[in-house]
Parts: sequence; structure tokens; C-alpha cells
Amino acid sequence: MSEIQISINSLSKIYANGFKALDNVNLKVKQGEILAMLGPNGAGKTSLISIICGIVKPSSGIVTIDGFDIIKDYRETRSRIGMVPQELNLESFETVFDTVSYSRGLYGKSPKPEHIEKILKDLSLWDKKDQRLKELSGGMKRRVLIAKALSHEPKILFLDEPTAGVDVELRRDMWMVVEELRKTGVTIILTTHYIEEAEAIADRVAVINQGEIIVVDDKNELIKRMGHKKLTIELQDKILEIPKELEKYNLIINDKKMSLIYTYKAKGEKTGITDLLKDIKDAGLRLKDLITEQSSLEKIFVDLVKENNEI
Ligand SMILES: Nc1ncnc2c1ncn2[C@@H]1O[C@H](COP(=O)(O)OP(=O)(O)OP(=O)(O)O)[C@@H](O)[C@H]1O
Repeated sequence: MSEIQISINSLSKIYANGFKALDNVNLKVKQGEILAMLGPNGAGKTSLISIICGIVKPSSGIVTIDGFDIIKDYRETRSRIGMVPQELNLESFETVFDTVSYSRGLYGKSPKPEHIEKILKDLSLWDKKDQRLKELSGGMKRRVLIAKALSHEPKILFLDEPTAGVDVELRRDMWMVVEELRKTGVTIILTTHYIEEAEAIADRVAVINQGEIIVVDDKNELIKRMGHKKLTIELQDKILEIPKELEKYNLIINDKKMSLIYTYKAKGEKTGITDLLKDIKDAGLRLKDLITEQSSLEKIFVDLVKENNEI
């Protein structure tokens, strides 16, 4: 799990129209990890994946996979990669088994029915192997896309927005599929707009904004390091405005006017809670209950992107 598999060094991409989509990107990905790339629309996620997969040419920089250069050693690197695209273009009369076998052939690999059987079983598609693609549900079609991408036994799987536009149930289903794939040792890199998706399945998170990686860190570290905590102070009586002596705490009154919300740094040494509670008592407010919550990756992400755009 510790071996560096993908190494991206000073990678930039300027499109023909002069637009700089990637700006000096550096990133290392270890074998067997699940990395989520988060970023707003147009941040450069697809450009980055497309370069690694050999679909788009970089303007400068070097990318290697298992030590092979993605340009000079194209065949070596391409054979190590499986790519699951965003769109579902599976409106065919072919059967599940045939279409996945055919994908393997496209990579010049000789037929290996036992491998196709294993992937279909891993993805719970085995009982559908003789069904035509047209007849499958959206969720099953997505699984077929993954099976196709795994047909040539790649070591790295790219998932471009694997759950864009799917319902909550199907999203959770896909997360379970990814979790199962992890056990097979495949490195997984996914792009997503859904922060809860990164939170649910990734080991590490890279945040891309305007072509730059602004943060890359272990998911839990990131939450610990940059997260905030929220203290909800439930009151016994309605509160309509913040008393003067409490102004310095930047409290928010909740919608029902029965609670105050205080946000503080999760990692900070001094939380300010002791002083706050004393001042609340001195202001004559009567406490009912206290609830603390760790802020999610969502808040960290929004803050990071906002901060970066202000510079
Ligand atoms: N062929 C191209 N020519 C010019 N500009 C391009 C080209 N492809 C992408 N871009 C621009 O590069 C930027 C990054 O696009 P990219 O698709 O990599 O972003 P993304 O993070 O994947 O966005 P999304 O989440 O919307 O898919 C965008 O502003 C896009 O318009």
C-alpha cells in the first residue's frame, strides 16, 4: 500500500485557445489507495484524468505510472489503466458477458473467460451475464461500465463522477462496489462534486481549484486539521436577538429562535466555551442542553475554495 504508483510532476495544460486548465500540478498516488478529486465545475479534474489516461496531451510536465512515462511508454501505461466515463452509452443489443469480453479484446489481450467471470461476480452482475444491455437498469449499466474498464486487468481505475445524477440509493450502492473493489487491490481515483462521496469512500482527498491542487491530504487528517466544531446551545426560552455581552462570540440564532450556534476550530487549544457559557449565564439566558458536532468536509471544501479565490 505504500508504493508510489502514479507520479505527476509540474504538470500544466494550456488548451489551443490559450486557456490554462492545469497549472503546475504535483501529485503522487500510492498503490491500492482511493483518492477523491474534488473541485468546482471547470476546476480541471477531467483534464487531469484525461492526461493520465493518454486522451489529452500535456503542455508541460511529466507523468509516470509504475515508472513508465505516459507519453514515451504509452502502451505500458495505458494497459495499466481502466477508465469509467461519465456518460452511459450502452444502448446495445449485446449481452453483458460479450460486451465486457469485447472490451478486453480492444486492449489486445487474449480472451480470459475466467477473469470476466470473476469481475462480473465481484460486481454482482453474474446472474445478468446473458441479458442485453438495453434491458438493464441504470445502476446495472453503471456496473457494466466498471466491468468493461476492469476487463483488461488494470491496476488503476479512474471513475469520472461515478454517481452524477443518480439517486441516493444507487449512490450508496456504488460506494459499496468501490469498497469491494478496494479489496482486490486496485488503485481508485475518482472525481466528484459530491463531498459526502469523498467523505464516504476516499482515503485521501485532493482539492482542485482553477487548475491548481490547493490541498491534498489524508481525509481524516484534513477534517481534524481544518475542521470546525459546532456547539448548539439550546435555551429554555425564545431568543430574538444576541445580547450585547455575547456579541464577541459571533453566535447565530437558529431558525426556531430556541438555540444559539457557536462555531470554533476543532484543533484550537482554547475553544472559548467556558467563557461563553459563563457569559450566557450572566446575560440571564437559561440553558436547556448542549450539542457538539464535528463539521464535515463540505465546510472545509467551501472555505478552501473561497479562500483560494480571494487571493
Ligand atoms: N478542449 C478544450 N479547449 C479549451 N478549453 C477546454 C477544453 N477542455 C476543457 N477546457 C476548459 O478547461 C477547464 C477545465 O475543464 P475540466 O473539464 O478539466 O474541468 P472539470 O473540473 O472536470 O469540470 P466539471 O466538474 O465541470 O467536469 C474548463 O474551464 C473548460 O472549459
